[in-house]
Amino acid sequence: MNTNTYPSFQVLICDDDDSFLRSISFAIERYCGINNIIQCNDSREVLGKLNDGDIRVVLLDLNMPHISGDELIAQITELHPHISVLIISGINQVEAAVKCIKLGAYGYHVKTEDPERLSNSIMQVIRYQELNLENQAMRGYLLENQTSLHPAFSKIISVNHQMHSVFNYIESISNSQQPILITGESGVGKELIARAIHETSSCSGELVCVNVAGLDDNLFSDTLFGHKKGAFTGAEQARKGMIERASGGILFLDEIGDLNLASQVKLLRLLQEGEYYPVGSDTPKRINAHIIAATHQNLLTKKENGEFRNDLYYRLKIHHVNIPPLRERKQDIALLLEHFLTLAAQEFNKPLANIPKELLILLENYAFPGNIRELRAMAFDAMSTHQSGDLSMKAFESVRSAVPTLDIQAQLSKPLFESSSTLPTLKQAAELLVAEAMKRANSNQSLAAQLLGISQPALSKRLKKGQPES
Ligand SMILES: Nc1ncnc2c1ncn2[C@@H]1O[C@H](COP(=O)(O)OP(=O)(O)OP(=O)(O)O)[C@@H](O)[C@H]1O
Repeated sequence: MNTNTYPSFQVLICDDDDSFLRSISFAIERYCGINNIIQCNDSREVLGKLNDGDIRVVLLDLNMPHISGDELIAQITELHPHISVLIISGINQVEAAVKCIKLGAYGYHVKTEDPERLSNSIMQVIRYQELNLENQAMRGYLLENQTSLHPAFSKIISVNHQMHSVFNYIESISNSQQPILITGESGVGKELIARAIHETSSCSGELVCVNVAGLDDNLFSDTLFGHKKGAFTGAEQARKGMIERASGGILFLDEIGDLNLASQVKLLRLLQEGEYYPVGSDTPKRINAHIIAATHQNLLTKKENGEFRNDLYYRLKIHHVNIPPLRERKQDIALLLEHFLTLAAQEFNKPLANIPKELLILLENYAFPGNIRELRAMAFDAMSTHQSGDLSMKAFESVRSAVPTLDIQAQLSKPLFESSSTLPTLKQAAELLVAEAMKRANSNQSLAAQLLGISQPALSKRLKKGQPES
């Protein structure tokens, strides 16, 4: 590998004029130290080269035979939204520049320009791409490494490793100015995560939630942008939009996968330009809110079906948080059930119910299509009819019929230890259990105590006892 190559990704330059190709390559190598360059003098070859190489920056001439530069910008931004395009044209016309920027070019330069100015602009786009790569690398790192958590996450009950990686990642991005996309099945806790991001960030403004699923394009504009007095029949007063209400805070756009295509264009423009027009007004306003979007839909499939814009997808998912479904984090079921039963007992003013062992086996074998929301509803329903003692299995008959082949009795009578193995002493077993609970709870004593069914002070005492004398 050539360690002197800069940047780590390739820069493609396309111009039908060979002598310009040579001179620009020489100039950017000289001024910017960029030598990871691919030269191309035939615009028909550009898309093929983008499919093969690790190209992240493209410099294009505007007037070329076969495929013009502006046709290529549109295709590149559509097919490779992560690539930045800069135009270096022989035409010094404002209209041409505006057209290219609108099509998605990062910048527009004229060939006769001072090479240093051009080099600065190229360096800016290289740095932008490097930051994107750093961001991806940091994300990978954080997903592997645990640190102590912000108290905002104590409301999100989980001992699952993936969830704790999500919490760490959120802490690192909560003050970023870029949008955050939260995905996951219905009921996994996406809104709860958005609230945690709001609490972890240093935003002074509110978290304003808008469900965009049921909004047609007019209602979307009116809800988000607000309107001027007299903008339409019935608009007797001017009204502020949700963007303004979220000023200094976070605008949470829920069910973004169901947003209609016309409104997707408006949202994209808002994200790109940072400006919007209240309905009926010619005066633009600037957005001063961070945007979080969430969906239970598979946006990649929607994108492939032409139902979700490619460019908007990449704009929204600069930071991406995916919440695993409950069936993939079975170790959370017992804790969540206990949590919801406690809430329900308080609400119904009833004594707390015991959780029968067979109930946990049943729930751990159930797919939970409605995820945590479904478990919550089950817990509240069961507590509404509960009298005292063990929670009745009757309240879970619908779950039982969803897993007809499950033999609960066989699972219950499974021996804990092989008959041939030596039994640990009581003291050893207790120490092993405490160590395992602390590991599963990522050293969170309150969660570990819940897993062990003892109080937190009792666990803390045990942990202190286990420490070597100082
Ligand atoms: N880890 C958790 N700990 C405690 N409560 C949770 C957890 N996850 C979700 N909940 C609760 O489950 C319910 C559903 O969560 P939420 O509304 O955040 O889900 P969602 O993913 O946004 O759902 P949808 O896709 O339908 O909008 C809420 O009552 C929420 O408080």
